[in-house]
Amino acid sequence: MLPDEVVKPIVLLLGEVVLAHNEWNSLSKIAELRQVNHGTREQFLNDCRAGVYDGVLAISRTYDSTQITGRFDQELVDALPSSLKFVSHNGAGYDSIDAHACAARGISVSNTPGAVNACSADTAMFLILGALRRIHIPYTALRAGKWRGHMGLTHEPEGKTLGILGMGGIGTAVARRAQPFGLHVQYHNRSCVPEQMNLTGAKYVSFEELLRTSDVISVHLPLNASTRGLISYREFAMMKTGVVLVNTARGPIVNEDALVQALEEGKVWGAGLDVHEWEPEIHPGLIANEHCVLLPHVGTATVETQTKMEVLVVENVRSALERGCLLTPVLETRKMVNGFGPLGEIC
Ligand SMILES: O=CC(=O)O
Repeated sequence: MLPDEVVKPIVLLLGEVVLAHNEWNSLSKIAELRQVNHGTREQFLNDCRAGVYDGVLAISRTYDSTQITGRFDQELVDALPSSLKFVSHNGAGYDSIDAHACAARGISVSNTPGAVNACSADTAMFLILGALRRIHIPYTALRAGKWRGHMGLTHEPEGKTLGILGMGGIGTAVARRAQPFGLHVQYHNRSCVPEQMNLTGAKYVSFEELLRTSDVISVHLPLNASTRGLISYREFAMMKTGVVLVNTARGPIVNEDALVQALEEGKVWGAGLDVHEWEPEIHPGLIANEHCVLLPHVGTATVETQTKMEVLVVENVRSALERGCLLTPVLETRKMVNGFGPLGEIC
């Protein structure tokens, strides 16, 4: 090596950059950029163990790259190179990463909070209105040459009670959108939002009260051990007959066998789902049920939001390279060592 030649840190991209090409390419001034955009988990694990990625300081990963590497679970985290200190994940939900395993290895993880709020909330509103109107029936009838089909009369939001499960950034954005439609908003969260921060004035209720008294329930929780299967047979039994259930968060929060039964019994009037328990597999009972509005996890699939997310992912990598800390670290790795990150950072 020449004496003045500087060794750049290595950044590994798992997946593709679709929109923020300029931002991503600009990192090449301060880092060597590498990419894995195909292959299998077995191959990735073997390459990690064979030292192919030794020297990688930061990984930038897309949601869809889980199809290549599988989850960043304990096995995968154990195989990652010892040089790795940062994972910048493109997505608000980071259930595809075992953040505790990363923290234990001194790897800091970031996600893209905030960037997704407006778009995800728009999707939830679309599904709330679509499920109330049982929109699937006239939508498909028209194209099948059957005009309105057997749609019957449906419902509108005015005067109904919307129960928001999870009043974080997305839940709050849903509340703000729902109020002009005449929906009365109540919510349940791990803890009550302090009054001065509760900009929507939504009422805090217990989980059970929310289930018992809401006409529409919209799920905005992260997926973790305590939310997996949170809405199942017992919870559907507590709900009002004729309730509408919307899930734009993560599929496994709702037990789909229980949802299908509740739909078939008429307990649930309609469901709007952007996420699915076994996605990309869709429960046959949901496909068969015309009272469901189904989307294939496209809640943030707009140019505007995907751009914001990709730019934030790159900004996290840049901050890691230049300042030794991520901009939007997830809670688990923020608290790593004595309340500080792996490099002692508070950004
Ligand atoms: O599902 C989308 C996200 O986690 O941002």
